[in-house]
Amino acid sequence: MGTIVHAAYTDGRKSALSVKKPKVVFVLGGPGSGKGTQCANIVEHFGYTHLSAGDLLRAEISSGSENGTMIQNMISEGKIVPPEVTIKLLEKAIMESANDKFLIDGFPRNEENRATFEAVTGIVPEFVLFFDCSEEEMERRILNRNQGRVDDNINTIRKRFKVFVESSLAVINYYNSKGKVRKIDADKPVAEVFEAVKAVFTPVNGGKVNFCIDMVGCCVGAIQLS
Ligand SMILES: Nc1ncnc2c1ncn2[C@@H]1O[C@H](COP(=O)(O)OP(=O)(O)O)[C@@H](O)[C@H]1O
Ligand SMILES: Nc1ccn([C@@H]2O[C@H](COP(=O)(O)OP(=O)(O)O)[C@@H](O)[C@H]2O)c(=O)n1
Ligand SMILES: [Mg+2]
Repeated sequence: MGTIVHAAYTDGRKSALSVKKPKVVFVLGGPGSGKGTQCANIVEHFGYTHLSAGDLLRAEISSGSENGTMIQNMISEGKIVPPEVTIKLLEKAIMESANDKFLIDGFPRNEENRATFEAVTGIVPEFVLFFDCSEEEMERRILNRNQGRVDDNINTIRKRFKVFVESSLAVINYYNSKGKVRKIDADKPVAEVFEAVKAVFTPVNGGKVNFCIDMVGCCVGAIQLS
């Protein structure tokens, strides 16, 4: 069975992003795994612009948009908002920015998000940062988050964990099969997690790296071509 590409985009409409073609890194992981925290660090060190899908959806509610009530209901239930809504918000934020590289945090959250984004933008992520964290630790962090979020209560947290396992992991598995996933042990303290993140973003040898391929096509190591 194929993944549904959302009906609102089946008219073949292309996103403006298919022209701008920014560099994109998807930042994924369960609720409370530390995506937002680490994105703030990455922005400071590596010049990306951080776009949190959840923050964009919450801003849309606050703006009094016609979709506000629907988004609010979905978030309160830990459900995933239809892709055309979230993609439009991401598209607007990217097009309004002068930057050409973005951390997209908390998107794609299911296969429908992923397939629709790919179909309308043609963008393939540079890589996918995956914060792997135990549910026990994520629950502890969310219950201490204190940002007044409607979904940071134990009832909705449980629903969000279920959605993560049943829908979001499929996206990580998909990108893993393409060799795009950079998995980080996110159970550790913030500074230690960031050390691992830095290693992913830091190009070896100032970026001038080529891979040496041996006679049977296996990658045997990195060499620098000056
Ligand atoms: N490595 C960490 N160790 C302990 N607490 C953390 C860590 N990373 C983030 N936090 C805290 O946990 C909560 C959730 O982090 P956040 O970055 O909002 O996660 P996410 O965006 O994945 O839901 C926040 O209160 C944050 O300060
Ligand atoms: N791609 C997305 C991202 C978030 N959301 C909604 O927004 C909620 C909060 O997302 P978030 O990324 O801010 O949550 P955290 O993982 O940061 O805790 C999710 O539980 C979904 O209800 C969505 O519907 N689609
Ligand atoms: Mg977050």
